Amino acid sequence: MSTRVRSPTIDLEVPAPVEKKIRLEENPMDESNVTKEDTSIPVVSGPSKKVSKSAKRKQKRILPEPYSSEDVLWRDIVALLGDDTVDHALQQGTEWDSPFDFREEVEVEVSTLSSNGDALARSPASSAPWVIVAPFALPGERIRVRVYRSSRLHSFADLLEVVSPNLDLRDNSRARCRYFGQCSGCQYQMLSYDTQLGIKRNVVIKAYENFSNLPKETIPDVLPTIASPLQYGYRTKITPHFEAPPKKARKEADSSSANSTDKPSWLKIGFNEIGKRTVLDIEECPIATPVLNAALGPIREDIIKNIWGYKKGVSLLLRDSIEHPPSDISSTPSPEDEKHICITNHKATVRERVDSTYFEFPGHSFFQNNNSVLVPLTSYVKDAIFPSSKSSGPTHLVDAYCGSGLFSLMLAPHFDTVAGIELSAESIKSATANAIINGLPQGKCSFLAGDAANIFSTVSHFPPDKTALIIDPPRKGSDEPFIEQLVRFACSTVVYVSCNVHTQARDIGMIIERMEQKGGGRKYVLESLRGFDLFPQTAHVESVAVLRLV
Ligand SMILES: C[S@@+](CC[C@H](N)C(=O)[O-])C[C@H]1O[C@@H](n2cnc3c(N)ncnc32)[C@H](O)[C@@H]1O
Repeated sequence: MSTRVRSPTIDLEVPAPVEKKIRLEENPMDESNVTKEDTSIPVVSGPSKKVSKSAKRKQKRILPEPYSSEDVLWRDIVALLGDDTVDHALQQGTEWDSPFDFREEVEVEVSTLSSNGDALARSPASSAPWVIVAPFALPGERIRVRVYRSSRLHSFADLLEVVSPNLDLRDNSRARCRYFGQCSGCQYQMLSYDTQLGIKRNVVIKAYENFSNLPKETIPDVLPTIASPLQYGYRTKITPHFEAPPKKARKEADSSSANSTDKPSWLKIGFNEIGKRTVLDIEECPIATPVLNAALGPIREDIIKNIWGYKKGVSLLLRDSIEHPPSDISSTPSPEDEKHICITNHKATVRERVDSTYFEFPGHSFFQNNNSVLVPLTSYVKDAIFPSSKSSGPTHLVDAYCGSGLFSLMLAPHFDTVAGIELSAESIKSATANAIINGLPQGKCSFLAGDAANIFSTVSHFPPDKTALIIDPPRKGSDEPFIEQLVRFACSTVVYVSCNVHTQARDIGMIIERMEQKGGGRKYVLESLRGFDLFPQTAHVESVAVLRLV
């Protein structure tokens, strides 16, 4: 597969810059900034320095893992600079020679957004072809940034100031979070929700152009991104973290009479600060559910009170859960009648309802983090399997990477038989229990713990032309053994749900290619592609691809 393919820039109108300055919180030269890794490729001034620095430099020249976020960024950088420019730099061997010093400040104009949500700007015309990657800025904006790390034909920079904002896109008053611009969690709070959905559609388009290896004419028009019913207050799980007291602080505390209920200034309980390895102190997270926000204050107070007892840093778990199991599973209570609580114990049972289906799973297990979009998502998958144009649909469902049984149980009423597989034995236990709790007929759903590829030997009696397969793997995607067996099994419909559209594009391309090679005249057609917004205000997009065997 070619490593460099042109991709379109984000399809946003870039109006003439408006001369109005917006100041962002400037990063002070504080402790947190010093901890930032200086992996820049410095411009070296003297020969004695040059030896050790060039040795260091060589170590940093690591090409990105294919399909990693660095690789995704690299394709965006190539698209922005152009193939010829990149080829020239590669031939000259100048692709690692950053024109910027560590901490150099520069003013640039943003051209486009990367698929990871960062702004991409060419370096000023006078310097070498190079791209600046900075957070929280938009196409058409002039920004002042400070470089903190350089890589191959690009440098990462902190955003210091939006010198001329793109007021067609940006409205800072939209941001509901007081930490927006410092926290690494959200990228898009300054944008309208429609713009966010449009950007995510473009991410899906670019992913299939860059990573699927499919001829352009076989990739369908990407459908508009499906919105999340909740755009704030949707996250049912957050994991803020904090460090244990540093030695110096411990010594000082031992010798002082400071009130132990005061929060020490070094203690930060929250999420990663953008572009740094430090934690940002967070008292609320507007994308998390109200229940989690209500619980965060008392949890923080408890940590502050007991902080000197911590020997190691801790990653907290806050999970939104229905308080009590339903007394009568056959009647669906109204949301107001179902009290929610915050679960913090990794082993405790979390309870969620999706429409009338009820799920239980341990706190540490995987479950989708935006409950509000799960009815649209699972209904969409069902409708893809049973298009209204077909009179008779599949009777058997295989749910690969099934977790606690979300797709299996939501879709079970439409199938005679359902088989799920999942690596986590605990999730399989939950899926099996959830089938019973929801009153599904015994024997209708079976769940197996193991690698996804093992499912094909257990469903060899399923009629392939009457079988639908759902694939919902982790970010790294599926693998060759699974795809090889999928192609051999050749079921009528495959619905691939993914939180990483880049590995999804790779896998879909591979499934189609292998089927063409080995299918004896049958082939998979990529019937539809669309993003689902499971993570509003962030750059993440869930993608659903539908393959039909013809
Ligand atoms: C994105 S989650 C999807 C879970 C489920 N479909 C849902 O929506 O709740 C991916 C799941 O794949 C599981 N997993 C990871 N590697 C796997 C493998 N090699 N075989 C089977 N399952 C795997 C993880 O434990 C996780 O539960």
